Amino acid sequence: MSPQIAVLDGVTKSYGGAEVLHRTDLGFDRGVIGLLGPNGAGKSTMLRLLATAMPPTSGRIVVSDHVVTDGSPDRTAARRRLSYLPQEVGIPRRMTSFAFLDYIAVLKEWKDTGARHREVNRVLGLVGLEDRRTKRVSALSGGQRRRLALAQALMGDPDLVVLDEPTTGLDPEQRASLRGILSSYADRGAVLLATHQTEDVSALCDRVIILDDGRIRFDGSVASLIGLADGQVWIGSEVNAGALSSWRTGTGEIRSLGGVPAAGSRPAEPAVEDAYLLVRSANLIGQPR
Ligand SMILES: Nc1ncnc2c1ncn2[C@@H]1O[C@H](COP(=O)(O)OP(=O)(O)OP(=O)(O)O)[C@@H](O)[C@H]1O
Repeated sequence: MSPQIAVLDGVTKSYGGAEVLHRTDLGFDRGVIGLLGPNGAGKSTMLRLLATAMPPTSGRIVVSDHVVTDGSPDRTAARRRLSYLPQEVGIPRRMTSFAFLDYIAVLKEWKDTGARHREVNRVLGLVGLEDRRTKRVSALSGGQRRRLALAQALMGDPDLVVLDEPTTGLDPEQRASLRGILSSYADRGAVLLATHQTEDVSALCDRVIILDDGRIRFDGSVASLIGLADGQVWIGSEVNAGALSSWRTGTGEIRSLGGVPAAGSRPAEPAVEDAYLLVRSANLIGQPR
């Protein structure tokens, strides 16, 4: 079996004595992996550890065969093989889009100026900002700034792409275009994205991990996750008694998740969000997964 692109081996993380990521063992192969979980679950913490932005409290992390923990000099080599989009990126407002990406490329040690500029122009095109290349960051919209931040994470040919909520602030066209870009990266490496957008997971991901309270609650294919909600979603004129969630749809009917099917209701196709809510509710009432 070929080595995995990234591995978390018995990794924990504490902030000021509070453990927020409990002992975690995970491996990442090629493909798009979605990381779901409620606010504060530990998603960004896991991504920052993988991106070598901070060390774990204990355990071992390997990226592209380089051990990045234990103060290993391999960390620099690993950083050359990964790219990272944090949840918030501070971009100097007076820089132009081109100058910002060129600066990041210099930090990533692209020494050949011609090749570097070609790469900057390529990623500007990928995120649809080619006509904004000479605009200062201060003149970009919020969504355009987010796309610029994303462009720096798409530079080069990384083995591991780590993206923290990449679709936040993007309009529908840009989200669709990003899905195309990420799925093409997935042929070459591992793309790990934390998101609250369950539609992105169903549209894009080969694998989904649900993290809650610093523990992995689900790890499998999108189909197997959705399968957990088979027979649990109902459409009818009444709310299911004891439903986990319910709402009136655009057709005026009531869609219920879980509970006792109301008289006259019929089963409906579950979605990733239904299964996610069921996994979460099982955790909340203390059932094993
Ligand atoms: N630098 C820090 N110092 C102290 N506590 C932190 C720090 N960063 C995160 N935490 C805490 O660690 C826990 C996990 O936070 P994290 O940001 O990883 O969650 P998340 O799943 O990414 O949440 P969200 O969906 O809101 O972005 C939270 O309780 C948070 O308050």
